[in-house]
Amino acid sequence: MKARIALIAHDRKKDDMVALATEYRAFLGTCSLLATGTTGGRLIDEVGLQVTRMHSGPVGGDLQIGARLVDGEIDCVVFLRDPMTPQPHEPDINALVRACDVHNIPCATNLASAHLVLSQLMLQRR
Ligand SMILES: O=C(CO)COP(=O)(O)O
Repeated sequence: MKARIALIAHDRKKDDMVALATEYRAFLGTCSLLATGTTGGRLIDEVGLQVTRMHSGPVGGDLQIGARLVDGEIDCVVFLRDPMTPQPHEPDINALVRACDVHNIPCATNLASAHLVLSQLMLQRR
């Protein structure tokens, strides 16, 4: 079965997400990808990946991804959060990260952990 990965980045982390996805493009192209709205749009336009887009994070996209995760439909979350900028939807962000912990789903919240998680998933799928 394809790895099911959710990709989310806050505005000041979106360039990092595009660079990360470009680096792992060959692997991510074999996965089933889900993203919040704006992040997903950039991954489609700039990296050429096929991505199912949810609503944008501030209007409920994180919650939509959280609901899918709770239903067992997501294997891994890469969530490049911006720790320096207050977010209006902080409760939604916390709910998604909490759902990862409740359901024991890997959640990489910075680039270093994203590299570890994606490279390990890649190895497991070889
Ligand atoms: O706000 C986000 C995650 O909390 C990301 O949403 P967008 O990808 O729509 O910008």
